[in-house]
Amino acid sequence: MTNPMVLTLAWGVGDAQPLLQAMRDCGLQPIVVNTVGEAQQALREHAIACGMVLGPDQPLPGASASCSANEAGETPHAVHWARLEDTLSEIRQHSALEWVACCAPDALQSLQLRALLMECFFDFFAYPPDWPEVAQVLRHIGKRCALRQSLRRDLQAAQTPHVGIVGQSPPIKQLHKQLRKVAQTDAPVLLFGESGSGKELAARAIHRQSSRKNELFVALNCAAIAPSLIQSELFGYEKGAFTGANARKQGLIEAADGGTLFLDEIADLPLDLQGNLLRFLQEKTINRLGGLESLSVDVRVISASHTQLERAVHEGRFREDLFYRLNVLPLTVPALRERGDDVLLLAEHFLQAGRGHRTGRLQGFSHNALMAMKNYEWPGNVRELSNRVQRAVVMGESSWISASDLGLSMPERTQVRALEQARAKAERELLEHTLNMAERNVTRAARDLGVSRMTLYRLIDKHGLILQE
Ligand SMILES: Nc1ncnc2c1ncn2[C@@H]1O[C@H](COP(=O)(O)OP(=O)(O)OP(=O)(O)O)[C@@H](O)[C@H]1O
Repeated sequence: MTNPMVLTLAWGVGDAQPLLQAMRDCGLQPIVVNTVGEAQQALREHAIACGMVLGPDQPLPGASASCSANEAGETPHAVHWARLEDTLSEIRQHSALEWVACCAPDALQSLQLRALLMECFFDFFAYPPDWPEVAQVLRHIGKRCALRQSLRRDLQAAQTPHVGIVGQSPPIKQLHKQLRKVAQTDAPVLLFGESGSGKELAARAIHRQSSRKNELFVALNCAAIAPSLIQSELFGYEKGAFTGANARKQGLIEAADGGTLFLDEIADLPLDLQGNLLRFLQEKTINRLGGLESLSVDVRVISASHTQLERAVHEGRFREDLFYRLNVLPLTVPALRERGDDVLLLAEHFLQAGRGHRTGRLQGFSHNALMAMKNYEWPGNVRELSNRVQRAVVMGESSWISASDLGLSMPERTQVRALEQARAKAERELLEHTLNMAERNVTRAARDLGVSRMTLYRLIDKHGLILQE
């Protein structure tokens, strides 16, 4: 394994040479920088694994042994370290390095320094540090940094640039392929998938990859609008068509002329309007409400449903002829729980998107957050993940987002499994012990345990015990 390169900022340390030698002796390669410019250059030229700040190791001028405060209540150490904050945040704009600090023990009395250490550093040591321990922490950080970089690389690779669908699991790759194919035709597409799984995003991806991409994509959620209003929303109306129709209104179908109309929750389209939609799909013309003129419109229709439409057809809630008209190219958007590690790529994607809303520093997800996300079932799919990450970014207080910031408990399944394993182990030990006490006599052992011989045989079988009767 190569020695990790450590970007080392000598921040007012007296003689840095012995400290740098101690780092080298522990297998680290310190790359010493003094300014933000030098740090940027080092980051460009070397594969830096982590950062180290060597703070003052001697009492600072003006500081008594007990670290006296100035009029503003700041100790010389606090004043000295506070200047570092700006330097660090400038370096951070160019890299997501994690940092470790070395500081004088008395400096730790400063409230400001402690706050800075909590906010900006992965770990800290007081002089004289235990160098092998420091080296271990820096190596650990280097590994985490490499992992994060690979996650970001995968995230970039997983984003189809112009369609915005993040993911690289086999079901998502398959969906990408299908979306590209259906984008080449004008036939109606019917998207199935659980709520929040990305059906609208998939519909937009079809539009963006189709020859209609320079025209409008118009979306209507049939479940989100009062049934009495859907008719006028979709087909528009003429002036005077009903009380309150003071001017002609263009409907969404007309507005989407040349483009794509996305009808979400199509199962909620009222029965009487299903006939109108069918007529439009067959004849490619519409009549505004109260209008006599038939208008030709060229619109591609993509519809979506989170329920099985066949059941609605079977129950007489959805017209069978319309179902067949819409269901020319059926596609299913997979649930998030079927997409393996995509959940982590998506979480990172939403974290990057939400970063701007956070005032404090944000490093990423803690290990327990990653585990909790992987183990959760995500009933609300990608929308739920996006909401949980956004909330954690805004409300979380530490620089690492934890499982509880996401409102998730630690993987229950792991806990349950651990409990089951502990129970099985205890059961096996008790059986072994009792059988030994009974000199492997099943009748006696069963009596001692208070179970029937049959039960004991079953348990012996379950744990693969040997009787030697
Ligand atoms: N693969 C993905 N990559 C990035 N963002 C996604 C992905 N899938 C879904 N999203 C985001 O998740 C949210 C929900 O997606 P969308 O509205 O497309 O789901 P839906 O299946 O249409 O939901 P509903 O059934 O409730 O209408 C949106 O903000 C969308 O941008």
